[in-house]
Amino acid sequence: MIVTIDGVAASGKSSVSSGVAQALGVPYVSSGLLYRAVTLLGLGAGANLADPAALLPLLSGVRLEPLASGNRVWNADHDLTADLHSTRVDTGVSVVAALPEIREWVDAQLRALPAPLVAEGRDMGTNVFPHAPHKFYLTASPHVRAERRARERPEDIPAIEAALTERDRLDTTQSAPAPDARVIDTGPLTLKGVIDTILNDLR
Ligand SMILES: Nc1ncnc2c1ncn2[C@@H]1O[C@H](COP(=O)(O)OP(=O)(O)O)[C@@H](O)[C@H]1O
Ligand SMILES: Nc1ccn([C@H]2C[C@H](O)[C@@H](COP(=O)(O)OP(=O)(O)O)O2)c(=O)n1
Repeated sequence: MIVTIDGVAASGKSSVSSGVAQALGVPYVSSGLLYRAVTLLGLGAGANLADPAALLPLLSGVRLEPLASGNRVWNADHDLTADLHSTRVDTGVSVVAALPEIREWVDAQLRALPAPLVAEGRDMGTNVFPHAPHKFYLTASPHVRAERRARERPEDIPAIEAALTERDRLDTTQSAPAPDARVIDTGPLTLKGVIDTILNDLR
């Protein structure tokens, strides 16, 4: 069984997916971490982030470890995870995610993982796992999302909100909800409330 949980930036996808996956006793995968890893490695190599030919050779050692407590991304034996959520990576990642060659590489990593699993991102329900029987799409207003992110990072709320709104705009193409996804506005809910809504739907 595959459950897909897509949604806009900072809508709660990875926290919710982790909770749902732990309740189900299955792994979850954060596809955005792979786009972030490509961006981090591209920045580190001084590559043009819009040039797939410069990025693809950097990826041969990249591997996603889908731990239930939190996914990790490795480049050979180097753990990249702690560096994937910087402002620098946030700013570059949409350019990388727009490249069809990089999307193909990410999709191949994800489709190679054995089911059952919970997959989260933007296009899990539409493109990567279109036949998944259970699909969800998380939303919340930019302000609510910025307030939540501000609790994780020392930046002011208006700056985070502007950056999230810009990233939503750049990611629009791959971020449409699947027609058969249940859309959940997480704004009025607690994290547990969102997880329980999904678990109730699955039962
Ligand atoms: N009702 C809620 N639904 C989802 N996430 C919430 C909620 N309330 C607070 N959060 C918090 O919002 C933050 C952003 O969630 P995260 O899982 O990182 O989102 P995403 O994976 O979409 O970027 C987390 O710290 C999460 O705990
Ligand atoms: N399946 C996916 C997952 C992420 N992306 C892109 C779009 C996002 O700007 C980046 C980072 O995604 P991630 O889910 O880690 O970002 P947020 O946690 O929502 O801020 O990658 C994508 O295009 N397709």
